[in-house]
This record gives sequence, structure tokens and C-alpha cells, in this order.
Amino acid sequence: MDTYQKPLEDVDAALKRLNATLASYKVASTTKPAPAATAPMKAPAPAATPANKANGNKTSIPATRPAPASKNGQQSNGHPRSADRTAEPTGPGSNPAESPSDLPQVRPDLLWQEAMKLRFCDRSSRRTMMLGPDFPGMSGDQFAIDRQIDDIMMLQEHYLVDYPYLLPIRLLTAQKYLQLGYPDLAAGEAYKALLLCDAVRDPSDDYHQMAAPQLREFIQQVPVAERLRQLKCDPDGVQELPPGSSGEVMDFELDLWVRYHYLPWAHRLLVVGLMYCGCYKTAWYKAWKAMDSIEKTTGDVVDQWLVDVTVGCEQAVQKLWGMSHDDWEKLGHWNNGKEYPDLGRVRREVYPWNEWEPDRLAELPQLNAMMAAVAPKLEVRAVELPALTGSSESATVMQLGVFAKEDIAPGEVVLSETSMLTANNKLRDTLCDACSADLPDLNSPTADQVRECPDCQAVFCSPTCLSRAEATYHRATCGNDLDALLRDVPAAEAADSLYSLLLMRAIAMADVQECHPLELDEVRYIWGDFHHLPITPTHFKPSVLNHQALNNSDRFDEGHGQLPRTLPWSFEHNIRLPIQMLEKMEIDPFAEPNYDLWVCNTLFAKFRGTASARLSGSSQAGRATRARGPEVSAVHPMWCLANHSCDPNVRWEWGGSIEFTAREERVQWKGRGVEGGVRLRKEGGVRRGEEVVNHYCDVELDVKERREWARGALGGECRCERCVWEAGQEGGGE
Ligand SMILES: C[S@@+](CC[C@H](N)C(=O)[O-])C[C@H]1O[C@@H](n2cnc3c(N)ncnc32)[C@H](O)[C@@H]1O
Repeated sequence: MDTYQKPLEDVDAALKRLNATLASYKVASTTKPAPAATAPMKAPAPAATPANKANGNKTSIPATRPAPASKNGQQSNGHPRSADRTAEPTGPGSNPAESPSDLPQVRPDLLWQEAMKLRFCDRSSRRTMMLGPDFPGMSGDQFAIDRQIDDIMMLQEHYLVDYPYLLPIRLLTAQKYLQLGYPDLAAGEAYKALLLCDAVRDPSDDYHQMAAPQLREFIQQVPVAERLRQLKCDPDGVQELPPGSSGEVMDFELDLWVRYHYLPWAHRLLVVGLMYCGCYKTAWYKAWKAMDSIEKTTGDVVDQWLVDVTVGCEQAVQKLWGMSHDDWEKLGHWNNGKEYPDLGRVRREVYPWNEWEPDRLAELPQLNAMMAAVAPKLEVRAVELPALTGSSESATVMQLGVFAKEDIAPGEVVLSETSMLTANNKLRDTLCDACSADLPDLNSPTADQVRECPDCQAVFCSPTCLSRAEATYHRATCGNDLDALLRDVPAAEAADSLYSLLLMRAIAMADVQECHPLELDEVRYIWGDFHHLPITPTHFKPSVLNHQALNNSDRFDEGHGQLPRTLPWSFEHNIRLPIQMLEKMEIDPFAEPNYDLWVCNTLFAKFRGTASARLSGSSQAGRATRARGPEVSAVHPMWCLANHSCDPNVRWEWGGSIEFTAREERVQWKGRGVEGGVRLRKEGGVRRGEEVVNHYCDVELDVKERREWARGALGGECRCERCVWEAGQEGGGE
């Protein structure tokens, strides 16, 4: 933009040129959509069409979401799904000239106008820039909640599909997520908006060719008078006008809108979102960087909201660490965000717009067909389990469990399952790329089974694994420079790296199999330990998005509507890495709604608590895993339907496939006795009708350690018969 900084000798001439430019674009003089002939932004597709992925197409052409696979009219979080509105028009094309008058138009137009009004700064007032406009909050009545959800669905299904690179639409979506208590999703959209700000301003950016024209056409719909006011409202605005052609003037105008409106708004939404999630290190650091960036791009101004975020983060961390104000100051923590905690927690739920979550009880026959293929003597049934997350000891939840259809002898293998949804975080380990089994020694008799991909260095333990990899995921990762990602990480980061690698594999599988990632067989029936509270005024309280709330870390739960948040979440693993993975797989993170960040959150919710993990070179999770951190992980969708007990009746072993073997003998514990009039068995095997119970932790540990170890996978404290008895003995000072 340097050429535009040249002082202009003749301000009048510049204004004349600008007026000529505006006239040449034949812009509309109101915010109403322009007639079709003068509105190059085309109307969104009126009805759902198959996603572009269905054609194996990897271009940036916007995709419309495929018809939902799930038929359940009621989402698991109790929120009724909004009516199917795929036929509604949206955006600037939804004008009377081109759409039949019987189509509903009021809501879509309102959304478009909301995006039009989304401005950050009136350039004439420094003070406005200091405080900026407030984020509008929302009222918490059911009508407001439903309308907000509808707006989000409308944006997701139409606006973002048709205008995936349009900055104000991204920002409006982020804002609506924030208002509905999803600061994590708001941060994700805000981050994408920041990437689009760069794309608009940098002609060499990969997305420039898409982002700049979409914003240009959008701004052309702003009334001329308003556009002129934006340019003229302080003397610098006119003096900065470039002397060049109308195209250059337009570019200048675009740049100005990005710098003064969208960039600050995106920074703000990102850091507020991150802070509410508890990612204090990144929020603090990004708030400072944003202040710096805004100062550089807009002049000597400070955004008070960004300052508030730095203060809010400092206050939250000081409280978390239980430090006095004096110690905090003395040790310089106020000035050293690098040390702040960065792992947050967010709502773990079936999002109101998630149409992929199956009604598992209704689909038990399909599930049992899958189970029969890997475990002919087992079946899946509904089972009532203690609700471990609630406060009440007696609350129960209806879930699934695995049961024996016939007697199983001690030592008998009852389930054997192989999965392609695997991951390992060791860069140089000799593991099969597909099933994660250890590769055979060069001298072993099975060494000649090993196969290598002819186009990359991936190695497979057998021709079967190679061909299964080719059919299910490998094309998406082959030669895409993904190998070094998340490998050889420190032990503390090992588990998170594996979850992210599982996410990467799921994306690759969905891409190659041309389906939605939540539709994959390996994922679909997994229960993500979602909270079951509906988004109603009884449970959801919208946040007040003002300075007082930002400055008070006791109120950060309000940012999540005060709903429970149990899903671990970070900027790195839930925003930056997924976008990077998609780009490396040549999937457009803006134009592919199948891989939206809410989809990634849902996948993570499903993986956490169900994925098995182990060290490479060994087949059992155990004590050593804790020191080195897990190295290999996999999701086995049938295996993981078995519930936990610290007195399990099966053992599991995992090499290339995962197996359940009926125990020869049950664990010894003193309290084993009579339950409900039936003597609990000590001998091994599983009787017909008995539930198959697995162990998520080392059952040799004492009750305290077991509970600690299994807490992550169970979502709460284990209340199995053995734990309850042993904890009671400890409490009673046995
Ligand atoms: C691996 S899944 C087991 C299958 C699960 N019940 C289902 O319906 O898909 C783990 C989840 O099941 C539940 N669960 C497993 N064992 C449990 C137990 N002993 N008590 C309470 N909940 C249990 C918890 O919600 C846990 O997060």
C-alpha cells in the first residue's frame, strides 16, 4: 500500500476520481440488494446439492452440505432441529427481481443487513476506536435462543457455503457463536477471518483471488454516501487516496475497510473467545500482538477491549495460582504470559445443528450387524449407568453396553477388531502406517509381507493393510508432507498429539471415502460423553458481553452460557492444527463445511474417552505409559462400546487388531460377595446375558489411583462395585 501513502496535491481531484469510481460500479444507493444485472454476487443455491467432495473435487468451489444421514427429529441435547430451510434464499441475490415472491425473505435479508452493519470504527473519532462498539448480547428467552440457533444454521448452510471467503459473514458467524456461549467456535471463525484479512490485503496470498472479489462486491452494496463518509471522515482518509485507476481506488477502499473494521473486530473476537475458554497464554499473547497490529494499521489508537483481555487473563491466572497481588507483581507474572496455562475447557455437546449424530437405540440392529462381524458371541444393548458427571449419586444415564449372547469359556477370544483409525506420534518407529502394529524384523518369516507405498515412504505390515489403506485414507495423506506433524513430542503433550493425529486420519478417511467425517463407521456410533442439558432458559444463561464481564474472571463461565464444559480445548489443537492439516491435504478450510471446527470438536469429544492408547512395541497400557506418554492410539468402534469395571471379566490386548479374551480368573478383592441376592463369581469366563466389562485403567492399582487414572475416560469418579467398597473401607480407616 506504500504507493497510496503519497501526499495528494489535489484533494478535490481525488474525491472526483473516487466518485467516478463509485459511479462506474453502479452501486445501489440503499442497503437493499441490487437487481440481478448489477449484483454480481449470485444467489445461493436454492436446494441442497451433493457436496463437491462427492465428485472427488478438491477445488475451492463452495460445497453445499449433503442431506443429513440422521433421521432423528430430536437432537440428543433435547433441542428440536430447526426446520429444513434449504429452499430459502439468502444474501444479496434474494431480491424480488430474481426470486418468486412466495419465498420467505425477511430473515435472510436481516442477516445480510446485520453483516453490512458490522463495522468497528468510525474514523472520525479516536474515542470510538478506544472503546469500539460493544458486542451485542442476546436475551435468554427461548425465542431468542431458537432464533440465534436458526441464524447460525442459516449462516452455516447458506451464507458460508455461498460466500466462504467473505469477511463480514465470517465475523457475523463468530459473533453469533459468542452470543450463544460458544467462545471456542467464535475464536475459530475469528481466526479464519484474520486469515481472510491477510488474504484480502496480500495479492500473493493463496486465497486473495477469492477473498478480495467477495469483499469488493459486498462493499459495493453499501450505500455510496456511507462509503464516501468512510473515506472522508478524517482528513487522512482523503489524503491517502491513491492517484491511480478506479481499480486501485477500489483496492484502497477494501484495504481501508479491512484495517478499520474487520481486522480489529476479528482480533477482538479471537482473544475474547480464547480467554473465555481458558487459553490464557494464547489470549494474552494475541491481545498484545493485536494491539500492536492495530496500532500499525490504523494509527495511534488502543482498543480498550484488548486491554481488558490482558487484564482478565492476568486476573484469572493469578487466581488459579492462588497468588497474592504483591507476589504476582514481584515475580513479574503480570508481564510474562508465556507461563500462563493454555489448556481450556469448552462445552461438550451435540450441537443443535449437528444432524449427524445417530439415534443409537433406534439403530441397534445396524450396530449389532457390525458387532457380529468382529464378535459373533456378543451383542450391544441399552444399559443404565450411573451418571458420573452430575452432583447426584443416584442419577443414571441410558447408554450402550456389550453383553454375551452365549456362554464364553475362560481364555476364549470373544472379539477381534482391526481399525484404520489409528495414529502414532513416533517419527522413526517401525509401525504399520495403517493398523499401527509393529513391523516384523527383517529376519522374521513375515518380513516379506511388508509393503511400501510406491509414491511416499509409508510402510505397511502386509499387502492387506496396504490395500485397506489405499481404499480408506492413504490418497489424502500420500506425499502431503504430514509426517513430521505432531511427532516426537514431549511426554506431557503425547496424548493430545495422538488425538490430533486421529483427527487427521479421520479427515483423510472422510476425504477418500467421500463422506462426512461424523458418518464414518469408526466414528458414527461412538458416544462423545456429551452433556445432556438442553439449551433452554432453565440451563442456559446468555453472557453479558461488556467490559465488566471481561475484567472479571469469576464471570468467564458466563461466556459458555453457564453450561457444563468438560471438553479439553486449545487454540493449537482445535483451531490452528486442524486448519493446517486441511491445507496440507489440499482441502480448503474455508469452503469445506464438512470439516468445520465444530465437527473437529465433535470428533475430539468422541475420541477422548474411547481411543485406546499404548506404547509402541508393547501391547498393553500400563505404568510405563505414564512416564513416556502414549505413542500409539486407535479407535475401535465395537471394542469401545464395552463399559468399565475395576473387576473386569475380559482382558484386552492390542497388536494389529484389538482383542477381548475372557478372563481365566477375576481380580481378587476382599469385598467380593453378594450383590442383589446373587453371589458374584470369582471364576473366569462370561455367562450368557452377562455384561462384558472392560478395564480402562490398571486394575492392580489401589482405588485412589484407579479412580484418578480412569477419570478421563469415564468423565467422573468410578463408582463400580469394587471402587465403592474399597473407597468405603479406606474412608472407614480399615
Ligand atoms: C468407552 S465408552 C463405553 C460405551 C458407552 N457406554 C456407550 O454408550 O457408548 C465410555 C463411556 O461409557 C460410560 N461408562 C463406562 N463405564 C462406566 C461405568 N462403570 N460407570 C459409569 N459410566 C460408565 C461413561 O460415560 C464413559 O465416558
